[in-house]
Amino acid sequence: MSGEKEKSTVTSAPPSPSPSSVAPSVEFSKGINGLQKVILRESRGSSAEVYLYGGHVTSWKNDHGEELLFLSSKAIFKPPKAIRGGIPICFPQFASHGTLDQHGFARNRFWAVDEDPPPFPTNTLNKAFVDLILKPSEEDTKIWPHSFEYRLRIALGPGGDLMLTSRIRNTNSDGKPFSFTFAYHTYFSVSDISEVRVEGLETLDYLDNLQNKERFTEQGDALTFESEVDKIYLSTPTKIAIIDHEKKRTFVLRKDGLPDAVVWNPWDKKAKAMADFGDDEYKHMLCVEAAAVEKAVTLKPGEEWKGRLELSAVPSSYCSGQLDPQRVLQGS
Ligand SMILES: O=P(O)(O)OC[C@H]1O[C@H](O)[C@H](O)[C@@H](O)[C@@H]1O
Repeated sequence: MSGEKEKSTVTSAPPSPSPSSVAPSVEFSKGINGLQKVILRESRGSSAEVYLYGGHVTSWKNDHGEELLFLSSKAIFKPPKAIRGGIPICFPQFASHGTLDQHGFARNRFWAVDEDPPPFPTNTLNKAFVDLILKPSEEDTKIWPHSFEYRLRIALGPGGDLMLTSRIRNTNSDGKPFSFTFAYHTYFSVSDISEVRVEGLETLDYLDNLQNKERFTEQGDALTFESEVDKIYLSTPTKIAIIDHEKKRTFVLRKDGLPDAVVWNPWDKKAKAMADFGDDEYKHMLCVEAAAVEKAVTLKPGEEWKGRLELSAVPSSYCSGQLDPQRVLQGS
């Protein structure tokens, strides 16, 4: 990754007091190429970084300081290119499912810190969090003729869980509804793609982007990877597990309001064709994206949609065959 050295500019007060050890903190600082970023830190040592450019999570570390998200060494931190890795937000269009540019425009707009968000139903006590907001510019309304408020809360729980909550409201004054598709395009860091399996998507129907979006049904075993994959699994369970045998780590993804899940790895040929992605980096990443793609979300003026993603990383001992996959998927 190139760019100027990161330097800290402002430190804000922690959002809530913690009785033990260091309180959670939220720090505003300058990241790569001087872009503004927010660093969330939790009392036990986990952390996350969020760029206001794209409302984009670029880092999520556990309490041992290990990076859990993949970020390309060739990522370009410069508009209008979206950052390659982390968690790009795809809105108001997923991929090429519409007339906008690939994945819509939220991932390459500058978001603002939302100083006064409407109350959240979820408990944020003991969490480090930041609220961001995106509203369309005049230019945006030329390509997507709608008025909206997109509020994004990114929170880090005391155990290091990363939570993203999106609230999108139709603020059209012309009485018109709008429809959108959406994805949290999460790039997980994995030791070696050939050592990874995904559980929770077996036997589901999917649309295969590599075969003209045709519909197929997945076989009954956990997914493993030996070539390019680009599939949209439909109406999936709310929990999906990504098991990294070599790292002995399992990511558990929980989602709400997002029925679909996209699984993507570009493999060697497509990796080489991407300017902002290293030739061999496909071996160390896997995208599993909580999404609403098959059925677009429609909002009437005044209506709000909520889509939530919760990520946790737990140690697993899959190599010794002790982990019951059902426990991963059904456990708390
Ligand atoms: O290169 P990007 O525009 O970031 O898209 C990267 C990938 O995103 C999703 O996973 C799509 O399903 C893929 O078809 C696409 O290649």
